[in-house]
Amino acid sequence: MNNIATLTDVRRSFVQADIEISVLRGVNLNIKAGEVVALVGPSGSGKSTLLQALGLLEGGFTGSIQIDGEEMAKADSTQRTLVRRDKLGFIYQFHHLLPDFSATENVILPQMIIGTNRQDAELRAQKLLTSLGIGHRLSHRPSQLSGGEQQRVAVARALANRPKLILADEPTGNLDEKTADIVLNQFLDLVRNEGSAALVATHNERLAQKMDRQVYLHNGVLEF
Ligand SMILES: Nc1ncnc2c1ncn2[C@@H]1O[C@H](COP(=O)(O)OP(=O)(O)OP(=O)(O)O)[C@@H](O)[C@H]1O
Repeated sequence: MNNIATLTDVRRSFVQADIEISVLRGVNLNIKAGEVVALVGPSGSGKSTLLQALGLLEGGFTGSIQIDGEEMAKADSTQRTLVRRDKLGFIYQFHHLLPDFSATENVILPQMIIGTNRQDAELRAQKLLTSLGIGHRLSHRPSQLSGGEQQRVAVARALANRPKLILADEPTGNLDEKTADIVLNQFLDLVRNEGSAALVATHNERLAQKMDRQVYLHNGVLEF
């Protein structure tokens, strides 16, 4: 199986009030195409920082970050934007949906940005939302949806452009335990059906065990 992401000796420190805190101290990780990996660690261990490295938005990292065989460490902002757009999907703890658009429109929009025609984009949005169990909420706006429904729309939006790798930061962290289980199971079914890989940050070991593999962030490095 091909590696979709390879991190080699990734490091990140923050300087706060003249004190340097090393959060990532040489992270090595391979994610294979189609594999769902749980990134486990307590609050403050650096899970979000590691997802930011792979998400190619923030600078300040050293080491090598390859996505689908392309080295990103020295890529310029145009290359990073294209890789983000074409290969990555993002899900956060809070949904970040556009409040004035319906569920369907929130999933159509990223597809239209890459040039998908409106009709195909709408069909895909409906298919994704229906497979996540909210086919009866297509024209609701985010404020008219429950937390679990909002997070399902965010999942559909992240998958809309068929990314090779989904980066999810505590995607069910804002939901009660029962809803978190349901949404995570639907997310995993859909990701596996679509053949995407995913790196899912969680501090919840029970949820982590649902994934193909677990990696543990401890003292700035990954333990397997
Ligand atoms: N921009 C920043 N400036 C200074 N310190 C930062 C910054 N971003 C993160 N940190 C520090 O890095 C450490 C790791 O933070 P990070 O958010 O990656 O942890 P996390 O494992 O995702 O935590 P949580 O589960 O609570 O979201 C924390 O100690 C945090 O204070």
